Amino acid sequence: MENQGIFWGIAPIGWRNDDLPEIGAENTLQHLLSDIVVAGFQGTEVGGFFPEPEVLNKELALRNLKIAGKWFSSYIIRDGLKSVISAFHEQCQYLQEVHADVAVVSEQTCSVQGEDTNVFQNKPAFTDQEWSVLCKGLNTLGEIATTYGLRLVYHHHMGTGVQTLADIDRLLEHTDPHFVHLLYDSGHIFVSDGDYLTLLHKHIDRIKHVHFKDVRKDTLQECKEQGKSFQQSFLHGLFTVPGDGCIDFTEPYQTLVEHGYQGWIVIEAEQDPSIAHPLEYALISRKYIDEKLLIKKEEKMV
Ligand SMILES: O=C1C[C@@H](O)[C@H](O)[C@@H](O)C1=O
Ligand SMILES: [Co+2]
Repeated sequence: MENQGIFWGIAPIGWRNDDLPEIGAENTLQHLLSDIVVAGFQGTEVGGFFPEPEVLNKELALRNLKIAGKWFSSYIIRDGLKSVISAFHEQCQYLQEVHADVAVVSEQTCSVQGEDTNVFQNKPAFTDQEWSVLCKGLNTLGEIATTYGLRLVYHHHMGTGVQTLADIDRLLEHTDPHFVHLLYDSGHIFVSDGDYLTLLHKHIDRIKHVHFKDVRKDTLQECKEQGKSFQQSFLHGLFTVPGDGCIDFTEPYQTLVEHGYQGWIVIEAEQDPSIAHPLEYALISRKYIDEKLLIKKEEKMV
């Protein structure tokens, strides 16, 4: 049983990765979108290789697919809000033209996400003054997003200044709930804090976009022991799709439904597509959603 207010999507990151353009470069937009249809999803997020709105809209319409949103790396602390604003307007303009719902924002000042450094031991820690600049800046960007009919959803992320539950608490406490919402990413919070439920329950009212990312527990242990970077970790197979890792998504899904969540749940697993066949993994996640999450309570009891 599909829940009426929830859209299921799958991110292009299993096919191609914006941070490592050389992997999966053979996967075209048409190939990706057709795989998404085969796997039974309703849409996706915009990848760095996506074309201008007119071309994208045609490919989407041919397959009855929708766009949820697109990632935006902000450098509010490093560069100042002024220099971020014009790029953000451009992003919102694009998103409006492809009829998206959310603008995904992640502050990348001093991020080690793309660095060759142990991501399990290194992350930026913002000063009080930097937190204040960031939160004020996000309020402004969130207000801009609303003028395009979009919601700004903040993406907490490994190796960034907003990674742990404590970081997220602080960000949410000092931003305006009308303009700054939360993107809940199960994989990032689990790798960071070893727990994916506290964040969900604590901030359920601010969650307006969701990434269901699963984690291979043994691989996580290996990556930690070997002090791998973020990129080395995902190339080593840290992340996978729901149904293939250690996260039980039944409680997150039920919690969202019980709180009347309306919006996207996007499956997102960055893996090397030459090792993890993207369509095969998309189908694994679809099967898991259908058999473990969408099945009615009565059916489960039989
Ligand atoms: O939502 C995401 C977008 C990616 O660019 C990022 O690196 C990934 O980890 C993620 O969760
Ligand atoms: Co994510």
